[in-house]
Amino acid sequence: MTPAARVQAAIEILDAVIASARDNGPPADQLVRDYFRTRRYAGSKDRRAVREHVFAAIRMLGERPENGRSAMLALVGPDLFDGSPHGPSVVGEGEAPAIASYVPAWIESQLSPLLGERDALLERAPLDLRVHAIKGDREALADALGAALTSHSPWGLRLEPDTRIDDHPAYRSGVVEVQDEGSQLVALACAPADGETVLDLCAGAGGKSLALAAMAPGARIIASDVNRQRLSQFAPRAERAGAEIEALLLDPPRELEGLMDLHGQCDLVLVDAPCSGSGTWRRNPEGRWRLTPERLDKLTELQDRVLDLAAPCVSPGGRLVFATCSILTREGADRIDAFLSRHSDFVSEDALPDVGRKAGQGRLLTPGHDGTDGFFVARLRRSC
Ligand SMILES: C[S@@+](CC[C@H](N)C(=O)[O-])C[C@H]1O[C@@H](n2cnc3c(N)ncnc32)[C@H](O)[C@@H]1O
Repeated sequence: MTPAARVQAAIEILDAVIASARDNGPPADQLVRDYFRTRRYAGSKDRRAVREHVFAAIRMLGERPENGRSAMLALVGPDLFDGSPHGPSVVGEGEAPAIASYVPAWIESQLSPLLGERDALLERAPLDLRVHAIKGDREALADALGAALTSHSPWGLRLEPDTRIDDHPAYRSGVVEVQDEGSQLVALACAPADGETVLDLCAGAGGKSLALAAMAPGARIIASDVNRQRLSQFAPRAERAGAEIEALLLDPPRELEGLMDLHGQCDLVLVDAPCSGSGTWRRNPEGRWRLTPERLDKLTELQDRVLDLAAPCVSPGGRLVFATCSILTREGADRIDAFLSRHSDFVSEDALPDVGRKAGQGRLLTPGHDGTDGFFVARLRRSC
């Protein structure tokens, strides 16, 4: 493919990505794969170059652009819009490039004031691993893998972005799991202990449940979620890690019934709530094109709801940990303030005094300050 043909291919894929972001369709990665499935003439170098164009354009543009042409015009300038065969047509009069920005304009006022400089928000993220504390020796694995030790998590290793690990024996045998250091620190904030009953209420595919099980192998851990498909993904992961975790599928809107047996029973409830994912935009920059004010309103309502579902499950004197991978104040400090105003039997405590920065009644981790994904985490204790 000529350089101009690669630009045209990127334009076509970006048109699909823009439509998909607007209509809540498949992610950009999948759309890139689909595009090349029917275009066998493109060699591996072409595919890589086009893919890089697509993701560079997504990173450059915080606001969802009008179309792929305006996005690529912003990224590469007009020279390759040369009208050559398979290339993009010449730039028309009045046709303007999309405008570069970090985030959509409406989000600006919602960002945590702690965020500070923005570059790190969109830099390519490293691959972080969590070493299973009982199964593996962190230093020895760091040497073997050529990895650095993470700065805050006592189990973390850091590798270059896009490193492949799934074929490595340490991964296949469950000695290491792929997990961002921020997620590891959420588990650290939970401080589970052997003998405790632990509910991971929004367990998804169980990333944090596994971290909790590794920290406290003698704890009873229950992983619940409303999403059957996600919940079913963690069984093989738990087996690989040698962890025993009970799965509990909740049936919305009747989650309360499903949790009734656990009321007052849990020493620890983790609410890793559904959120905008704005803290992971460096991994998933296209998330900026998907979030809308309406969607954010719905998410904060859901966050309040899952916190209210969690509260009665906490035993007297037990802990409730709330986390979102978000850098938006409404999905962090504001949710805890609102929760505490509804539940006077809970008080906040500092879960991670040495990490991140204080944000309301919790802590905020950011890519720029902490080198992790963006996370808000707060720990509350129920009165006895
Ligand atoms: C941020 S994800 C969890 C990620 C997971 N904890 C991990 O570490 O991989 C949020 C999860 O909350 C789940 N969820 C949404 N509404 C819920 C509800 N009402 N009760 C329980 N889980 C819910 C979603 O299905 C999703 O899997």
